[in-house]
Amino acid sequence: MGGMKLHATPLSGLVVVETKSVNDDRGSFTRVFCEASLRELHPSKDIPQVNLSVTYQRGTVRGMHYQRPPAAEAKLIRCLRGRVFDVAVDLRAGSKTFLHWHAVELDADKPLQVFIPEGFAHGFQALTDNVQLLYLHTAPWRREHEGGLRPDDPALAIEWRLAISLISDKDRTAPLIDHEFAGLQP
Ligand SMILES: Cc1cn([C@H]2C[C@H](O)[C@@H](COP(=O)(O)OP(=O)(O)O[C@H]3O[C@H](C)C(=O)[C@H](O)[C@H]3O)O2)c(=O)[nH]c1=O
Repeated sequence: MGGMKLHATPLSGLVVVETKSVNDDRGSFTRVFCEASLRELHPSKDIPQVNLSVTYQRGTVRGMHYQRPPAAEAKLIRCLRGRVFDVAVDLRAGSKTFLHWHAVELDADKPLQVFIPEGFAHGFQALTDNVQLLYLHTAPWRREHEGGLRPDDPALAIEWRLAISLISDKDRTAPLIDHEFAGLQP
């Protein structure tokens, strides 16, 4: 995969992508994405949207967000500054790992990215101040199809590394998972 190594995780489809950097006395050069690489991870090869998120304060949590069909999206995420505890939750209806979560530490100084397929909620906690995350999305954002879960939902029991220092009102007031929550259809 263009010098990239894929590492499976306990959640099928959630993949850690290890990139290769070429380093010399000027610095480094890294291929973050190429069409051929995405094809190994995802049927469509389009990246209609790229987002950059900046988070000022260590301990802040953003998430847990997902997009419902027909705006379901996969996303490739890389940390460009600082370190984050990046969490994906399997919301795929009928999945053997439904509501299970898996975390990857992403560090601007390490060559790891995470590929999160459709049907997952995503969130992260800043482990340092001033983190920056780059997101490559396989579908454009649609506010009307966006869903969210509480990062502190006991039904998920996500073991955040730090006490949550800051969270948006939207995330704080997201719905808790109840017995009617059926997850996301493909
Ligand atoms: C995602 C998105 C948001 N927005 C607007 C909506 C709000 O007015 C503002 C901030 O959105 P939000 O508070 O949802 O930002 P985050 O909490 O960082 O959410 C993101 O971070 C979590 C962890 C993710 O995985 C998603 O990519 C994304 O939901 O940007 C846009 O204009 N375009 C977009 O693509």
